This record gives sequence, C-alpha cells and structure tokens, in this order.
Amino acid sequence: RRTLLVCSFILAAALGQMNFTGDQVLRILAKNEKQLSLLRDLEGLKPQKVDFWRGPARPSLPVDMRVPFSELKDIKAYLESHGLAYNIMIKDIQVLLDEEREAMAKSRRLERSTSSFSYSSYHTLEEIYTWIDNFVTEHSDIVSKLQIGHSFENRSILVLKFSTGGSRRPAIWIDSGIHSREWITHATGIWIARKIVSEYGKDRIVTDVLNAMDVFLEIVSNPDGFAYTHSMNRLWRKNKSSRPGTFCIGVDLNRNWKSGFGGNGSNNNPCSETYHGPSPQSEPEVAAVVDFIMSHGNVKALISIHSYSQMLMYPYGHSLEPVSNQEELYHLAKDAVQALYEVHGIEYIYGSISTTLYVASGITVDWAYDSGIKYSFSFELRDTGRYGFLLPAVQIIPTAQETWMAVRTIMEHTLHHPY
Ligand SMILES: CC(C)C[C@H](C(=O)O)[C@H](C)S
Ligand SMILES: [Zn+2]
Repeated sequence: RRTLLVCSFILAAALGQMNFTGDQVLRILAKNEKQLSLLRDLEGLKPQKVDFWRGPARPSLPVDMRVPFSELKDIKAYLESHGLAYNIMIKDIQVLLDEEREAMAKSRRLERSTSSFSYSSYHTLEEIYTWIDNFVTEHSDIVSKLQIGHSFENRSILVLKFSTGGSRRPAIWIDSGIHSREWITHATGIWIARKIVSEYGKDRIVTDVLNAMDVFLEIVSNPDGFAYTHSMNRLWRKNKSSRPGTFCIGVDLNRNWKSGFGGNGSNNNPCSETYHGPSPQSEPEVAAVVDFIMSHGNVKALISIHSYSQMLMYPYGHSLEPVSNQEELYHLAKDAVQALYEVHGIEYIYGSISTTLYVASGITVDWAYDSGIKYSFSFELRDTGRYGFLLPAVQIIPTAQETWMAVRTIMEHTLHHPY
C-alpha cells in the first residue's frame, strides 16, 4: 500500500511537471550585430518560440537558446535562411531532466535512511528550509535566521546571519537563486554556509573577517520561482507575480532594481524572460532585500550568484561607463578568479558586466554600487553550456569549492579596505 502511495506521488509529480521531450538547446555563433538582432526578434513571443539560456550579447559570445520540439523545424529554417550557423548543445532536454530527477530520488532515499543532508545533491524548497532550521540550531553560537519578508505567493524570504558579536558591524551580503532555474547557485550557497562555520577558528582569513564583520546569506532569493521549478517548470527563471490585465506571469528579479531601471537589456514585455516589472522594486522579493540592506546601512560588499558561463563581473550592467573604482574591482576580480582557478583548473573571464557580457538594466549589483556598496560582484557559475542550467549534481561540490575561494578573496579585500 505504502509503495503504491509513494509511486502515485512520484507519478503525480512527474505528471505535473512540464515535459521537454525533444526540446533542444542550440548554440548560435552570430557573426555581427545584424545577426544578433535577428535572434533578439525571437524573444518574448507568445506562445514562446525560444528561451534564451545565454542571451544575444556580442558577436564573440555564443547564444544558447532552448527551442521547444514543436518549434524546431521552423526555428532551424529561420536560422538557415539567415545564414545563422548553429550546433546542437543538448539534443533532448528531457533526458537530462529524467537523470536529474532520478538522482534526486536516490539521494532522498539515502537521506531519509541516514537522516543526513547530502551537500552533493539538489534539493526542494522544503528540504532547504528544513536544512536552514537544523543548520541554525546546530550552530546557534554563530548563525541565526532572519525573515526579511514574504514572496508574492506568501512564502517566507529567509536570510542566514553569521555574526560573532558586536552590533551593526560592517557586513557582507551574498545572495543566490534570484533566478530559480539556476539550481547550482542555491546548492553552492548551502555549501558555503557550512564552509563558513567550519572554517571559523581554523582559517585565518575567515576568522579575521568574522571577528570584524557580519555575513548575510540569502540562499533562496526567489522562493516562488524555485518551488515552481520543482513542481511544474524546471526552466522557470522569473518570480511568479501576476497582475490584472497582464497575460504572462513573472518578473525578472534581476531587472527590477532601481539603478538603470527600464533601460536597454531589460524588456517591458511581460512575456519576456527579462521583463523588468511595472516599476522599480515592484516585486516583494526585491523590495525585501532593498529594505533590509538600506535599514542595515553598513553593508560593504555584495555578491549576487547566478549561473551559467563561468564569469566574475562587476558594475555597470546598464552602462558602458566605467565605475569610479574600476581599476580596483578589475584587480580584485583577477585575484578572485585566480584563486578559483587554482582549485580545479576552471577558467573564468572577468570584467564589467556591460563590456564582458551584455548591457543589462535594473540589476542587483548596479543598485548596490549606486547605493554605496563599492565591492559589488555578480558570479556566473559553471558551466559554459554543455549542461547549462542542468548541471549534474556531481559537479555541485567542486563548483562550490572553487567559488568559495573567490568569495573568500573578495571578503578578505573588503576586510582590509574599510570605507
Ligand atoms: C549580471 C547579469 C547580467 C546576470 C545575468 C542576467 O541576469 O541576465 C545572468 C546571465 S542570468
Ligand atoms: Zn541569473
């Protein structure tokens, strides 16, 4: 009877999930701006014709886009008719999704029997929130849990606070998961949380940082979107907000911030994956972070973690203008990327967002920088497109280990350059 129940649960979960059988991820190498704009014309159509995994940026950077099976023939004809060369990065997305789901089910069985959390597996929102409670209980001398607000669908927005005392100490903010399909970022955030408590008192840099500063870590910055990637659409990016008269769901939470809001590299079409929302901070998930950081008033560094592409970038995204301490950020990014490389030999590129990737407006790090947080960075974790957002769980710990060394470098610099 019990197995029947469990099977029906899995079946229901599988049935609820959108199916991506036959969907492919194509990699297009646009030769010039004209070809890039031909790709941009495919964005935000309803029904969705393509879903950009790596959006059109510049001729030297590949464009990765998921094409629904039903659109494949038309889209390939469109590309060929415009001389747009492409190759197939992922030839059937559902195969990777099935493998991912199977790995999670196996890990869940093991965790249940050993009641131990697997840091080398992906987890549901409920599993992560339970882990947060256990983690805070286990390390209550240094970690506490803050609730900074509620999401559109009324889920708690949680932040871990790492502090060894003092009051309103200068602080470092880290967020992951603002784009819900970027699962490697939540998994990396969880691993980093554990690394911080295990290194305090052992690693000199972590000990010095925590003896002088606080660290805030928001692991699930988009809880509604994340729950949706488990229940319905694994490739969902935005939050889940809806408004009367708007016939597509969700705002891109990395386009909803005040700095540069509504500019190039964000979209006013609610059906676009980079829809900026009706106004700056219109989304509760963004407003909660703005309110927290502004009322804290002493945040000195902000690190916003995304995937994929293997890049470490700093402001501005909304403008090609260099920021005032561009030299310093460039050298800090260089050092951080070197520290990352030394762990597993993974290469990152680095620079300002608008010159390294593409112009993007209303993003977290531009808002942070313009709010006075001089050390603001955005990470793009593994990989460079072989798996994209469907990075196999076996790469979670190696990714977290190398990312940690870059984050630690930024923390150390912030500690030694007070302002
Ligand atoms: C800093 C920005 C440009 C990050 C980027 C995005 O939000 O589009 C990721 C590729 S999802
Ligand atoms: Zn992202």
